[in-house]
Amino acid sequence: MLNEVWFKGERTLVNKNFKSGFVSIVGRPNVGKSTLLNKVMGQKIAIMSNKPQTTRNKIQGILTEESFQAIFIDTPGIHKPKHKLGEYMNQQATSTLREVDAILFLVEVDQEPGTGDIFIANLLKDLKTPIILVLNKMDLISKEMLLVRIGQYKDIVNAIAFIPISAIKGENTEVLLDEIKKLLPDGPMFFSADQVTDHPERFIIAELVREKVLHLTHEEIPHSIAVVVEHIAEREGTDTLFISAVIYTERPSQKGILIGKQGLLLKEIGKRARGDIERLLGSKVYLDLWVKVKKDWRNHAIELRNFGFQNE
Ligand SMILES: Nc1nc2c(ncn2[C@@H]2O[C@H](COP(=O)(O)OP(=O)(O)OP(=O)(O)O)[C@@H](O)[C@H]2O)c(=O)[nH]1
Repeated sequence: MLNEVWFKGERTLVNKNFKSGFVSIVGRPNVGKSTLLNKVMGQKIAIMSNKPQTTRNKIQGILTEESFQAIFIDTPGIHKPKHKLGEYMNQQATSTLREVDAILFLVEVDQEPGTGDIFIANLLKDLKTPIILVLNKMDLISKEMLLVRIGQYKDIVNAIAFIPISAIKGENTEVLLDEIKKLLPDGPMFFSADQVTDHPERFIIAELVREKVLHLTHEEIPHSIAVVVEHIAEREGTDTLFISAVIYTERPSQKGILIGKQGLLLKEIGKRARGDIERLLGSKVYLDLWVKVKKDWRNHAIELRNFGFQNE
């Protein structure tokens, strides 16, 4: 049964009992929030790595099925801020929580609830938004241990459901989706059915480049870089897209490391990023990568704004 609704000035047909709403994913850095989002979406929207604080912006994944549309907001991991960028990231994570229809609080089930988890549990305590506690990485522990962990979390989180999953393997993610669906109110399609994210391609391309840097570098480098895509243009007479992007570092020494001996590291970053970008855009890509130094950019409000980290 279809119903006619008006949305953004246009008439749209939706299922009579169509549900739609916003779902925030919160949790300590590195618990698997981006992995879960990508698994649920069936494609790569958020970047993943084994280094904490990979996610810096709110990233939305829009999942549309016949009876519902869920808009996921993948927040930067909440942590004790050490600099302005850290404060921005925490603010991004908490500001959305009041406005959403459901919160997925992700924890790592192979570890005891730690101070970071308890910090977040306290942050959520007074919210009216329903919470689903998602115990991720169940592939790493036994059933017995899982039950113990659920018990421990029941003591500290007032959730309406406690669902163990393995985001990486997709185990139990369907059960989680069913639970999310129950929390969505009746509503229209906020985005067209074929739209999977509200982020412009430029942003996702920059994130894919950043992901490769995270995978291929160590220590201070991963968190001292920002990537800006400067041009995306079709190459005349070819089916190739020309994309140029700059990786900004904080110090000249980091620039040297990123470029590597005879430019080898930068070449490898470019090669890996190009593969992902081609899959994202469904087109051949020529990726022109540069490394530039912007001294101490993480502590400068203006630089943060230039790199797109601004509070709404
Ligand atoms: N064993 C196992 N590892 C997982 C699972 N889900 C995620 N991981 C791993 O955990 C690490 C962190 O995953 P991310 O998805 O980047 O974590 P995040 O919470 O988005 O991290 P931030 O962006 O730092 O907030 C990666 O190495 C993942 O492969 C899981 O279900 N099982």
